[in-house]
Amino acid sequence: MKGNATLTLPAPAKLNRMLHIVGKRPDGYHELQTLFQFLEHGDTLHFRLRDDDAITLSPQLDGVSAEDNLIVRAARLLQGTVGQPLPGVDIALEKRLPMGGGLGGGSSNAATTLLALDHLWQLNLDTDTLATLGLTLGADVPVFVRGFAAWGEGVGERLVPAPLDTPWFVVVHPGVSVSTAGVFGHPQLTRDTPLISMSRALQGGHNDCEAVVRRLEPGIGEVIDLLRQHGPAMLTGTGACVFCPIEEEAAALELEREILYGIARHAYPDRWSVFGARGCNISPLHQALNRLRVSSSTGVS
Ligand SMILES: C[C@](O)(CO)[C@H](O)COP(=O)(O)OP(=O)(O)OC[C@H]1O[C@@H](n2ccc(N)nc2=O)[C@H](O)[C@@H]1O
Ligand SMILES: Nc1ncnc2c1ncn2[C@@H]1O[C@H](COP(=O)(O)OP(=O)(O)OP(=O)(O)O)[C@@H](O)[C@H]1O
Repeated sequence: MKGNATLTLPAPAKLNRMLHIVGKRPDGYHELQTLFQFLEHGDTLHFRLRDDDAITLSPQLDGVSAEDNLIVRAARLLQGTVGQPLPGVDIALEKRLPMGGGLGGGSSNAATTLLALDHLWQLNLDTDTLATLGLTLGADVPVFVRGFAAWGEGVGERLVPAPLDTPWFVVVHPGVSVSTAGVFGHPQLTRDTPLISMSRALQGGHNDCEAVVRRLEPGIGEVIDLLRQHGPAMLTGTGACVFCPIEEEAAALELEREILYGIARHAYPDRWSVFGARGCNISPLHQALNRLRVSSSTGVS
């Protein structure tokens, strides 16, 4: 292990291209069928090994203590699992993903931390082990650890690769939030959507959370209605973000500009934010790790 070794890696967003709730487990968690895809947009994490065994994170996130931050929790979890002394690490987070937006930012941060420290600490744990560890931190961590666009079942931990189309997406955050537990606990949530096959889901699905989310936060419904004028817009996860697939980059960036302009001239609420990004079936995290492996095996950096 090289002293003060450093590593910078992305923590991309995910979208749920459809999300069906097909049952409820005895422990209260809901059984899902979902299609996960990554975006070429997200947070960036920088890691630097320390001379002592401390784990630090900067900057802190508003409303999340360091102890609760999924980055620190992932680092401690891995450190505790290995059972041998390991150097500490300073972690710097460049946060771009809105928190609680349904883009899986916290889960993605946790997965990037697990894979980065597995690399820096030279643990060579297998992906199944890292995904199982990740699942204890959040239901969405395994898909970010595995890094392929996937058909997800169970609580999203049973994953098989899904050959999704990769359009551009315009993603709007309505500037309001809904609690994931609040949506899943809502008496009017549909919980009995019939099981379907992945190939059927690839032809189009819906998000079962939409009706309840519209009721809880009508402002999110307004974003869905606006984006549906441009394409088959959908909520990701339990919201609050709404995405609209757009085939061509130029058209997606044009719609992004139109919405930004609407916000600037107060046609839309100024709490809205928007970005455009391409979808991808191999996570940008794994693309970066693959480049790292190639450059270290060829000596090219
Ligand atoms: C809806 C998705 O975004 C789809 O990708 C995820 O399944 C949500 O995953 P997450 O944000 O990591 O959610 P967690 O933090 O694990 O769960 C928050 C709360 O939502 C409820 N919950 C969550 C996931 C699930 N499949 N069933 C549930 O009932 C539980 O009450 C849980 O206490
Ligand atoms: N590093 C982190 N980044 C973001 N949120 C974090 C982090 N660590 C802990 N959290 C907590 O996790 C909560 C959910 O954050 P996240 O951004 O993952 O939500 P989300 O995009 O709705 O996720 P999902 O789609 O999995 O429901 C936050 O409100 C915050 O309290």
